Amino acid sequence: MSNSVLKSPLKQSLNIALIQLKAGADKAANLLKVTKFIDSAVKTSSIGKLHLVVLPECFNSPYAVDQFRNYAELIPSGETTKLLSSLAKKHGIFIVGGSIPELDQENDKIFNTSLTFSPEGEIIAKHRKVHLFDIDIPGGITFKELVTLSAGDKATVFKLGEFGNVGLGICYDIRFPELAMIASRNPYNSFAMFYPGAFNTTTGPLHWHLLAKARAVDNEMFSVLCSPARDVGGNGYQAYGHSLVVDPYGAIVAEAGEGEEILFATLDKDLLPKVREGIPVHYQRKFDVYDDFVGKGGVKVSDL
Ligand SMILES: O=C(O)CCC(=O)C(=O)O
Repeated sequence: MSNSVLKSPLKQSLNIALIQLKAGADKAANLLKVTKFIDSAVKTSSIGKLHLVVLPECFNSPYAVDQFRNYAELIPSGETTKLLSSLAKKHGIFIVGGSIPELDQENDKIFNTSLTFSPEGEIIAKHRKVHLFDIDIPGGITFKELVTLSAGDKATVFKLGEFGNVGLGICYDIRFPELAMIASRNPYNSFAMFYPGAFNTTTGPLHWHLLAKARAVDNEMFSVLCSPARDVGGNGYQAYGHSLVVDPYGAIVAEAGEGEEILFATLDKDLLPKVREGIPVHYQRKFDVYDDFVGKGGVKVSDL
């Protein structure tokens, strides 16, 4: 396995900040808050030069089925896309832009969409949530994204500049191991999965940490989950908080509390090949026993 050291999918350690903020009904106020948090993350970084900032799911709107259409924007001409592009450029950082409700005017559809921006302010990835959050737990939570949202139809993997490849899913997408598996396997060989997500106070305690660790251990990659802050005293959707970074061993690198905060973490370039050398499941798959569906072109991956 010694070759794997040379082939580390993460070329340089990556310094990231997860912005755990609470969005309200006032969109302008939400965008101002995002701007201030990103400025502050860059200025106060406790881990040296920041390379990347992650935002939570639905950071410019309430997370509510009957509100998505009111807040939906065109991409790339909408105000949120323009703001994130300018912030990425101003600070010279990547921004994994959580998610926003996207209006597809031509087909009159709304998607839950995540954009990633390069340090030059260009959109380098666009993921439309593939698996819509449609659940009903008696005495717990009922949520039906399908009432107003349409589902994306592609996995998303992209090149994060010189650092290497990463995959991206939105919240409920984390429950479906396929997206992370696609990203981690050849030909993509990603070093991390990013999941802007808004679990809740019913499913958060049940599965948030478990799923982050499962995706990390299954694929021997980092998993990065960015949540909104809890809306203490509010009567809307209660996000779980606990934004989380898990390493390829499944160990927690950093974890937020429930309120608003900036969580800093470094993804260590030397750790991933070490994990894959020590426990080489990444190289021990038995494609003579089961199909390598990733390598055989049976996968739809977003080209942007
Ligand atoms: O899977 C869960 O428990 C929560 C998912 C969710 O909140 C979402 O997809 O937005």
